Amino acid sequence: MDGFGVSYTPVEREPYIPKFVEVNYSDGSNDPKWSSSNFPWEKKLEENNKKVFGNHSFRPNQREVINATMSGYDVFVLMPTGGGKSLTYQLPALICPGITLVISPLVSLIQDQIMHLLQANIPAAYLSANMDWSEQQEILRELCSDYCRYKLLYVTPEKVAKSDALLRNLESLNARGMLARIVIDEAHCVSQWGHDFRPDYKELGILKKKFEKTPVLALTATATASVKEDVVQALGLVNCIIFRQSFNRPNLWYAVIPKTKKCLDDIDTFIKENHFDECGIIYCLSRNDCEKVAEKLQQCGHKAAFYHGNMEATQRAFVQRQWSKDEVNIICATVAFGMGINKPDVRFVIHHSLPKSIEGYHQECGRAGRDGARSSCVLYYSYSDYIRVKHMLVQGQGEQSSWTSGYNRGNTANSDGIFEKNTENLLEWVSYCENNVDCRRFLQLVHFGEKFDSGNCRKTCDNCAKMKTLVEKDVTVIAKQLVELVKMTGQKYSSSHILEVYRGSMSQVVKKHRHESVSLHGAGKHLAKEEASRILRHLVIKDYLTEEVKKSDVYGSVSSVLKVTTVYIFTFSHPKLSLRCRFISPAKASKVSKSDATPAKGILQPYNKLSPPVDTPASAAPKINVELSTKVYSALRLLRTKLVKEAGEGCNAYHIFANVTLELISRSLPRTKEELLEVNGIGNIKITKYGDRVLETIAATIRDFYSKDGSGSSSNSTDSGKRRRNRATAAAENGDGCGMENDDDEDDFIVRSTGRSKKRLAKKQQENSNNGVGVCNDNWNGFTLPPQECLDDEDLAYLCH
Ligand SMILES: Nc1ncnc2c1ncn2[C@@H]1O[C@H](COP(=O)(O)OP(=O)(O)OP(=O)(O)O)[C@@H](O)[C@H]1O
Repeated sequence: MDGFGVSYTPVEREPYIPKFVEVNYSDGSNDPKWSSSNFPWEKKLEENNKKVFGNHSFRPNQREVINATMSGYDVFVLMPTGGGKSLTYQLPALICPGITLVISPLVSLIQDQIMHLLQANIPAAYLSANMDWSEQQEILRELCSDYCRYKLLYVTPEKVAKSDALLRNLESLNARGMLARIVIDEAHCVSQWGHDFRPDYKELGILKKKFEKTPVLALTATATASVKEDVVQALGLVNCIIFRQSFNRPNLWYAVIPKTKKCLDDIDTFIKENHFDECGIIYCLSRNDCEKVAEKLQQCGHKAAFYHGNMEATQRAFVQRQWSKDEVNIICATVAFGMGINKPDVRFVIHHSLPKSIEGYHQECGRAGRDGARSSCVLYYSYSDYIRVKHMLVQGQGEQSSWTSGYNRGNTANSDGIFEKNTENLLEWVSYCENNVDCRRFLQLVHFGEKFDSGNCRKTCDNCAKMKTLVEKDVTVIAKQLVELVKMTGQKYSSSHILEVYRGSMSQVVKKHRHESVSLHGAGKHLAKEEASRILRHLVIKDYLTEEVKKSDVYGSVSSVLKVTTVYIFTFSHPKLSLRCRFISPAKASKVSKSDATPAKGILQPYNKLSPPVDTPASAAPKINVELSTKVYSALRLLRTKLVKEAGEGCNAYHIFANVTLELISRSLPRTKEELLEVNGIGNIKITKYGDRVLETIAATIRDFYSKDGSGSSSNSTDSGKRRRNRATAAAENGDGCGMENDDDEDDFIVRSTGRSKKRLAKKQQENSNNGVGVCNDNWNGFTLPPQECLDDEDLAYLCH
């Protein structure tokens, strides 16, 4: 026995042997039972969701998942990034007796979650091998207590795989009926087809074996059918309810932009025009690229830093901390900067180079806009990047560890067919980039087995935003000629050389190899370069041709030659083979102008345009005074910075208030705690901790805003302010008591202040006149505005409500 009354004997662990289990799946998403409000815990659920987590409602599938797991079933949840998976186990953990065990892949992720929970006064702890043993012992001791205060215990999969002490404690908890639920977060790490495979996740099957009756909740934001099957099998979830929802992220804007030599200038312009001073990630292929891109952006005046696997762990942690605390706003990183990024206000994810697969891309883009506000995902693509990536694949060693861990886990180029699978993924991915026709959302979602009507994209991807007319052409003859040409020239030349010969170039290189004399020289001279190149790449994507990559002996650079594949040999000569490609009609297509290539300003609205987050229905968005709201927002951010400092190490701005929450506060300008509680994202705990200071900050900013010139406008009395007064005066003269013009002026939100405000104001004026206080005659927005000194905080808040 150890000091906690728990047995010392080693835990029996069977080695992981994959075996197929028959799984009885049921689809929870379409079962109305789970959305019912008749569960006995309903009231507690509603109350705690609002009071503790500050959420005004549940997001899709949250209530359903909670009801299913609280009913004791094993549940598998596929929910997109930022969909709100954490609530589906944190809320049950809070209201169920006992402890919820959460397995999460990274200590940084765990720490982030714990910080969120502690901010909401929910007792939680974690155990990791890096902690002092005494610290671990203290936690284990608490677990043994019958009055254990923790509601959630987080551990890494390694801890479950290696720590007998932990398993013994779990057994003890279970025996005492205190192991409420087992949660496997980022469950796709179980599958070697997933892009974040973690061998220790495979060992988690032990949990279901040992704690057969304890419900398991597995969650992921990425899963194809094969990954899902792998996960369910490895975890042994024999009777499993699956909740799956659309992986579409409507607030993300997607674009693929041709990568030119000016790529870094393009990135600089893009950020300045659309996201200046906002938070973003730029994914690069190599550490060298990360450093180069960061340096260039710094020169252009951005607060940028780099992050890659070759940096010291402490240096990496320092950069990530700086970024999390908004001290730098752009991070140029390899995919080593991956899981564990929980920052909700990432406004853009730029891929400077090709990501490894559609799945990886979806996951990386998913780091943008977790708070639901509009964000951009821009990929700079060149075919030569594909060659680079393919070379890394062949070599089986990327310049970054996560590349190889995601791609080539066996450390040999062809273990278990993984190399083939990775090559297939890469080709599918190139096909996505080359496609300048179909909806990007459609293309991504199809990969996850989801049907998406591209009409619902609403021009939020570059392809849908283009004014285009498509023509479909039969390209069989051209395709056959191109393959023939590759064969004729001995399968020794690159795609650009083949294209030159096919289009009849008489360049020195063509002549040097005497290719002007092959019979197909110039056979494609009627084709535009883009068109010919699209057909050739189509042949690569369809695996009729392959790019064989090698490192050049002379310069060490990567080059590639086209070869004919066996797929071609077996299928291409079939007389009925027909290959078709869609092209943008040259007559109607608008040129790929800058506005196509760069998400249009009209489409992308940076913060100061106050675009509502997804949890706010557009119709509910109030009319606001943008100038005042922006000032309040800045003041609240300053306050938050102070609060973060006071909270100490490990606390980031978003643990206290997400930007979206501050945005909502600065729109609605609450003046009492009750009104503050009405803001989505604010629960009772936050009110108790920070309510007074938030309200003081709002009141002070409003006071300052109106004290500048008495016009209700900022210091440099703007034309719009004058216009407003004139308009109001005119309206008053016309006998329009409201003094409102029915136009779209944003400032009108003040004019549209509630009847309540007007009544209060009238009452105040009455009181003032009764008290002999002078009423100034600045007739503003249809009612008489008292002089500044007559305005108290309450009035100001009412005016702006
Ligand atoms: N019902 C809700 N109403 C409003 N906001 C919510 C709700 N549920 C979750 N959120 C917020 O959404 C954001 C994302 O939630 P969460 O971190 O749980 O997402 P996730 O699905 O776990 O994402 P990831 O895959 O990145 O881990 C958080 O800021 C959270 O507070």
